[in-house]
Amino acid sequence: MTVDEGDVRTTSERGGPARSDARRTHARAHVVLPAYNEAASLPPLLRRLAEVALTEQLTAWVVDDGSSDGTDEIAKAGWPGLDVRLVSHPVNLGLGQAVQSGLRAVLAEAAQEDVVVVMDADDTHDPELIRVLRGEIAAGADVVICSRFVDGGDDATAPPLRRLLSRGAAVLFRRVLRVDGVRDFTSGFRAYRVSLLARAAGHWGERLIEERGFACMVELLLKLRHCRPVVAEVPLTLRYDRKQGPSKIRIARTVGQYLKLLARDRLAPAPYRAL
Ligand SMILES: Nc1nc2c(ncn2[C@@H]2O[C@H](COP(=O)(O)OP(=O)(O)O[C@H]3O[C@H](CO)[C@@H](O)[C@H](O)[C@@H]3O)[C@@H](O)[C@H]2O)c(=O)[nH]1
Repeated sequence: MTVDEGDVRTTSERGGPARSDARRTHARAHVVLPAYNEAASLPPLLRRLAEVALTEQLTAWVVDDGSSDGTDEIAKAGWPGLDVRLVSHPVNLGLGQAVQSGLRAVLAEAAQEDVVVVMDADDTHDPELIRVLRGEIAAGADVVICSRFVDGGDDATAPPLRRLLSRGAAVLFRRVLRVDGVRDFTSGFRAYRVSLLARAAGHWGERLIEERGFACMVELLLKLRHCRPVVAEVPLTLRYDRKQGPSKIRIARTVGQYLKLLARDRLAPAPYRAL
């Protein structure tokens, strides 16, 4: 099924808007995995997800973003105990557009009571936390962020420059944006209520995520603000010690994207301003 103007494909044949299905007894967690050249990291991550799927209803959505290392083949390989779907970009469109394609594919078939989890595909995020995320959503949160910057959170295994970028961004965004409940604005491990995302997607349409790079994580929080979500954070221990190969983040480019996003948000006329 084509989900986005012919250049994005998903293995799912089912479609239609987000629906509420009375026959389903448990909400499902749809785990979106934006992946660019993650063929080495995906197998251990999918195995960990399969363990969680023993007790949780899970679907993994690998968004292969024009990888050249066979990431798509890994997703298609067949993972016992785990429902794995593949969304493909023929060329690399960047993290933001990969997340957008994953969310659109999920919204096309998820039930309103389901949960969307977005996490890195490089095996630095622990899928066990999905249970905690679902618990927070069940307790009333609309968005739950796995945070390096709350008590119990830890990014000590990441290189110093990467830690500096994340901390600097967190301080800047906290000062300027002041989104209630958010300390870690750039974490790529989060859960969202499907009903909240469906409402935001209805409002923003194609413009839900315009960023191509890592600034998409901040952009999405800003775009959700008009829905007045309840945001919670839970501690994240980043497992950078499991990372294969270098980070794909370009630090100077990402700082530029963060600053542009802030400026755009400040200068945009209402009703386009997210704040
Ligand atoms: N689809 C797609 N995915 C991408 C792209 N670039 C990066 N990714 C995916 O984004 C995830 C994170 O990318 P890394 O290169 O591994 O970055 P990191 O240093 O581990 O990122 C850390 O810091 C970021 C900023 O604070 C966090 O957003 C991220 O969650 C993590 O903690 C991985 O799953 C990677 O495949 C891209 O162009 N396209």
